[in-house]
Amino acid sequence: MGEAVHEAAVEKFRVSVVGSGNWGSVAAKLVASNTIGHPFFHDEVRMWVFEEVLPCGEKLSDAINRTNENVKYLNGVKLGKNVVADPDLENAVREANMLVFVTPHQFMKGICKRLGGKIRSDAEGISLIKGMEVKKEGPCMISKLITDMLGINCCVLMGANIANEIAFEKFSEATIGYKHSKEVAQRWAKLFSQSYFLISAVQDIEGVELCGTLKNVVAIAAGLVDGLDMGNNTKAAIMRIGLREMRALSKRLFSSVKDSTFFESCGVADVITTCLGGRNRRVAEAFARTGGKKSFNELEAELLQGQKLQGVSTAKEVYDVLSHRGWQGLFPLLTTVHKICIGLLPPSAIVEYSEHAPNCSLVEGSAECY
Ligand SMILES: NC(=O)C1=CN([C@@H]2O[C@H](COP(=O)(O)OP(=O)(O)OC[C@H]3O[C@@H](n4cnc5c(N)ncnc54)[C@H](O)[C@@H]3O)[C@@H](O)[C@H]2O)C=CC1
Ligand SMILES: O=C(CO)COP(=O)(O)O
Repeated sequence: MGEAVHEAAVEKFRVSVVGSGNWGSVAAKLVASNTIGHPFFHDEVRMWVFEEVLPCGEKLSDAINRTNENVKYLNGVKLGKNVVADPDLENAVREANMLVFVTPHQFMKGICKRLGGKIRSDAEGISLIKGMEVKKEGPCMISKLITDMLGINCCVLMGANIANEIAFEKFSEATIGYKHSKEVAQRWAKLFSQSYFLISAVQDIEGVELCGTLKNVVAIAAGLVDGLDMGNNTKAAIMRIGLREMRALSKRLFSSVKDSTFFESCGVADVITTCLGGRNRRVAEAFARTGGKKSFNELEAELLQGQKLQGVSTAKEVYDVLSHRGWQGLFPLLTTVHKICIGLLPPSAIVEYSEHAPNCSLVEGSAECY
């Protein structure tokens, strides 16, 4: 008995990454450089790959294992020899007790359905996914979806984290959000931390996850003003108003959300970096330059080569939540982004949106609406 307890105590944590897109690949690289030779973690990091065949005829997972690079989603960056690409989802997670979820949010429900009953009962999860589901009862954050469908605890890691920059080890920060256990959050921080990737942990999982989710809608707004050549003052205004709406909506949805979370990397810093350099911004700029004539779907396929936007679907999900509660007028920026994305309003409406949400205007006094 005593021996069995001892054995259990020294079992090393085994990590799998569910997802292998642009950020998924960088996450695997970050984690793998920490697990190798570490006393608490198994060296190997398994990374689930949504299989596809490359134009040369080779399977993506084979190409990753042959070159140690994700040639499609993160070309030119070695992931670490201890990263093993695995196209079999169940096999990829079977032995892991630390599961990192990092896929575009729209695929997570299907993935959780496939994983139900297939993961270790002692597994812990962390979601790097920026997005939410909308159910009849209201919004369901992805970490909650994972907890509900897989029966595991799930933290989140969000922040000003443009993957291509972290891939080249440029300094950035991130925020872990946790619900109960600081110890588990610290274990995740140990897994991800690097001298160039500083992590803080806050006990506000909903606040952290809503920051990461809602800022993608603000980034669409920022891209629109870029496409309209409005200049820096306008973009700064969009960021400020966006951040204010993010905070107000988060607090309305979850009274536990803390103001201080919005000053962490997941808050203001992520708004800034995404509005300056993210994919949502880039595609929205192109959308405005075509005068809305090409759809976001077409532009996403043209510009991102398989990578996925989160902001357009999130704008719809947010709109569903707002309209269900009759809150559109309180959140003019979030509301207007959705209406522009679906062609109900022209891109220029992004700076005229008080007309479309009559209870509010851009001026500071509108904060009273919240
Ligand atoms: N790329 C970035 O700079 C950052 C992304 N994030 C977030 O991380 C999450 C994942 O983003 P990325 O890794 O960048 O992905 P990505 O945008 O590169 O998405 C493409 C991934 O989706 C997979 N995929 C395509 N169809 C699929 C399907 N039917 N089922 C399952 N997977 C499918 C592709 O194989 C590929 O791995 C998103 O929520 C994003 O907002 C967060 C921080 C930074
Ligand atoms: O979340 C991100 C940076 O933190 C990346 O944003 P995009 O998906 O707009 O590139």
